[in-house]
Amino acid sequence: MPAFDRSQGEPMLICEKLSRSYDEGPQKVQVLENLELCVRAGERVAVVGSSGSGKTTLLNLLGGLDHPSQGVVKVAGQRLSTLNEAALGSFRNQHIGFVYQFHHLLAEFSAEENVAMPLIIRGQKRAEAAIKARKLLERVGMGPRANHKPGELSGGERQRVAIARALVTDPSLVLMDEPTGNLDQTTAARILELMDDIAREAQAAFIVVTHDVGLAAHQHRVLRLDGGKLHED
Ligand SMILES: Nc1ncnc2c1ncn2[C@@H]1O[C@H](COP(=O)(O)OP(=O)(O)OP(=O)(O)O)[C@@H](O)[C@H]1O
Repeated sequence: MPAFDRSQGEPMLICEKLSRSYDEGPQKVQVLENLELCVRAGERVAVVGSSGSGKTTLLNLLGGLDHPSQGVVKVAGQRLSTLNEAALGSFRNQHIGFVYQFHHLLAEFSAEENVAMPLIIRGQKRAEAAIKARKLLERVGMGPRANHKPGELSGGERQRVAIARALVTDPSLVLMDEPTGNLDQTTAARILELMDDIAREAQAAFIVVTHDVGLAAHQHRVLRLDGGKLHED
């Protein structure tokens, strides 16, 4: 895998002529068509768009969870289409953090164990992973609830654990789908601050899909997905 220097303000994410259509239904649906996108290390970009415009489809392609019909996605210099499923899994673990609309936390594990999991999968020692997980949980205001399981937490608390889990691996690219949807204003503001800090400290690129005008306005750029392409808002 090519080495990637985050400090140089290099493009962290590149999409070229990215297209995705669905052919399975009664008629072909062209969701993305020749979409172009370049996001630099340390840059935070909001993606807005009406329901059905293809925001989730785009996030799934950027994270390598789905394959484009045509075109290129490059993350930290790596073309995703050249990786097989196993290599893609490990690339995702190394480089990409996801915050989904629904948190996808593991019910039988504590908040701390959930956050430590990506590090343990990566081969880090449990004790080290636990320390790092605890630090991230503290940064999202969840330190006091670190030993609780997801079922014992509120929606907003689970969301914060999911955010900590996405950031614990020091990802190159963070993909977020309505990350502050369940949060009150004060907690949402704290998460925004954390995103700022992580983008700056770690030179990570953020793509934030949201309907929240305040959250979108807080990012460096706002792009609107419409007609299969991204437009400056
Ligand atoms: N597996 C599929 N087969 C056929 N069509 C699909 C499939 N998945 C998504 N679509 C269609 O692709 C379009 C984009 O869907 P997508 O979920 O990406 O939109 P979205 O912008 O995230 O919407 P929302 O804001 O409502 O979540 C929709 O018209 C949807 O019906």
